[in-house]
Parts: sequence; structure tokens; C-alpha cells
Amino acid sequence: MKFVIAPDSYKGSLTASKVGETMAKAVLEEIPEADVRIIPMADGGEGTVDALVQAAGGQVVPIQATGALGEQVDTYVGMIGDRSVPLTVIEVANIFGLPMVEAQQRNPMNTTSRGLGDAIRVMLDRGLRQFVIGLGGSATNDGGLGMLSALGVRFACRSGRTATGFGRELAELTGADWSGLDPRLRECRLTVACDVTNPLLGPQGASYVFGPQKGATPEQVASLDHALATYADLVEATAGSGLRDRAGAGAAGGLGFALLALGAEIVPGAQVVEETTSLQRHIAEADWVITGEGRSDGQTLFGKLPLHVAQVAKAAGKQAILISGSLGDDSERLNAHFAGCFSIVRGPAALRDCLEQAEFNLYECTRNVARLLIRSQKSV
Ligand SMILES: Nc1ncnc2c1ncn2[C@@H]1O[C@H](COP(=O)(O)OP(=O)(O)OP(=O)(O)O)[C@@H](O)[C@H]1O
Ligand SMILES: O=C(O)[C@H](O)CO
Repeated sequence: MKFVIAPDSYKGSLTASKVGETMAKAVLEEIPEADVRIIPMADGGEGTVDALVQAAGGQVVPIQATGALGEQVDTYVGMIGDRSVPLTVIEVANIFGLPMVEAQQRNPMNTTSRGLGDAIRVMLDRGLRQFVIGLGGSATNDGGLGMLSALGVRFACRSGRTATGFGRELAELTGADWSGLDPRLRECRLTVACDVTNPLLGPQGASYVFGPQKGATPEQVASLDHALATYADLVEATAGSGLRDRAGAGAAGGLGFALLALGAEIVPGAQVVEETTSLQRHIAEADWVITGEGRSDGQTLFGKLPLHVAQVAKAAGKQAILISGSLGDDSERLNAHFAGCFSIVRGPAALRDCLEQAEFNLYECTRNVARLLIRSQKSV
């Protein structure tokens, strides 16, 4: 029996690689002769650099960049591709990701995306000109003000000073001077791998949909959305109109919008990872596909990674099994897409305990699934 194990991370408990390894160990415990291929996945958010570096046999490059609150963080980017066309992979989730900010300090007024500009500049200094930028899982809602500032755009504030790039400054902006923008960006190809397709503004926009989970109060959400509209006017006056409405403009607190202003192309993150990992080819050779995520619910149907994997499997005439940390509201709607949907939680327990026991629970649940598969095969 051939298995492709292609999970997302279980946010808060296990990386995608760890999920894959644990599932594989459990399958091999029950079916020692199984042929198991682990393909850690990501959607542009957390784990994107690791997934692409592993798939492409690349390397990680340690860098320093500005973190969400303006502090310096030690992080890394990936380098993949051959020597003649090296490609840098950057993930905002490991520079200013939401889990990197203590719960009580989460407030998108006080966070900045400067670190992405820093990371791009570090790699420009090293001669790199091709970038894949993963958006998702950020602690920011600054519309990319921080990134553009770090790359040399000067945004003037009402007080007369130049903005440094924090969410709270959006409401103060009066003008933008692009003459200092790093000229090397003109030589670059920027591909943006987004985890969502939301626009910049409005009820489906960055502030309303993702602001609350980043610590914004309802008043801050409304004020950020309003301020981002003025900021969008300033940016579009130079970069061209209509960018705010493009799919993905609202990803990572509006960074999608700012990257579009730099001429980037936006693509679904899951698709970038799927192509780099040759997921389709591996699935074509498999008997079973196993995927999963921290929590599967109705939202999973809006194109989250496990659904994407299930669709690739279906197109190849294969069945996908979903093993997730937990199953939430409307998860029964997933039954149409998977041969079976399983939650690894073994009984009533506090979330903290579930997260702590993640590896054991995942191992046991996957063993049960594997046992069922092998016994049902033997009984026919
Ligand atoms: N080991 C676990 N056992 C039970 N529930 C878990 C476990 N690990 C994670 N979760 C649940 O999954 C949630 C995270 O969900 P998930 O990993 O799907 O990410 P997400 O926040 O929905 O983002 P994304 O859009 O990237 O999928 C956690 O908040 C928790 O409720
Ligand atoms: O980072 C965020 O804002 C969300 O993951 C959507 O991209």
C-alpha cells in the first residue's frame, strides 16, 4: 500500500513535518510493508519556507529583521532553485507571526511589517532578484506601510515626521514620496503566495476579518479599515488604481496590497507549495492520501490546505483521509470531500492538554485508521 502524507501544521502544537513524521510512524507500525512519502505542506503562512526548502532540496539562510513590535528578531529565509536562477523564499509568519507576540501585547496598532522589507533588502544585498513571499499568520494590519517604509518609500505624517511603519500611523498619513524606493526592486520578480483571497478593505477585508484575532477592538477594526482606505488612495495614486480590490490584497494585514503596488504577482500559497513539492505526481502513484490541520470546520471548505489536497487526490482518482487536531462547526460538510474525517482528541479535555498530548493522540488515531485500511483490505 502506498501512502502520500501531505498535512498542514497543527497550529499551536505540531509543525507540518512533525505531523507527517508522526502519521508515517503510525502507518508503518500497523503496515510495515507500506510505502510512505511525507510531504509537509503550507499555504503561504507558517511553515512555507520549511515546506519549499525541503521539497526543493534548498537551504535556510539565517537573517535578522524587525519583528512585529519593532524589536530585532533572529529568523531565516530559504534559498531554492539552481545556481543560475536562485530563488529566495520569505515567510512573514516567521518574522512577525502572531504566535511570536505575547497574547497580552497583540494589538495591530502597535505592529509593523518592516521586517519583510528588511528581509528583502538583505537578500537584494546578496544579489538575489527572484522572490517567493509567503503571506499568512501575521500579527500586523498596517497594509504593508512598514514594508514599503523599510524599502525606502517616505510616508509623511500630519505632524510633519516620516512614518516608521506601524498600524497606528495609518490614520496620520498625508503623502507618499516614492523617489527613495530601492531601485533594485525594478530588477526583481516577486511572487506572493497568499493563504487567503480577501480584498484590502470592507467587511471581507483585512481589518474586519483578521483584525480581531490579532487583538484589535471593534473600534480599532473600524478605524484601521478607514485609515487603510486613505493609505490605499496614496499608494494607488502612484502604483495604479484597483489594487485594493484584488484577491489577496488583504492577506497578512494588507501586505498583499503593498506587494501588488511593487508589481508582484499573487498566487494561492497552497498552489505554490503543491507545484514545488510535485504533489500531483506523488499522489498519482499512491493508494491513499492522508492530510490534516489543527482544526477542520466549515472554513476548511473555503480552500484551506486539506481541501486543496483532497481536490488534487480526487482529480487523480484517489481518496483522501482527513486527520485533524479537532473537528469544529459544520465539519460534516467535509464528508463529501474525504473518505473519512477524524479528530485526534480522545475524550473531553482542556485545549492545553490536547496541545500537549498532540503527538501521542495523532499517533494513536492514525494507527486506528491504518489498521482499518489494512484489515478491510484483507477481508475482501
Ligand atoms: N493537537 C491538537 N488537538 C486538538 N486541537 C488542536 C491541536 N492542535 C491544534 N488544534 C486546534 O487547531 C487550532 C489551529 O487550527 P489550524 O492549525 O487549522 O490553523 P488556523 O488558525 O485555522 O489557520 P489556517 O488558516 O492556517 O489553517 C488551534 O487553535 C486548536 O484549537
Ligand atoms: O496573516 C493574516 O492576516 C491572515 O493569515 C490572512 O492572511
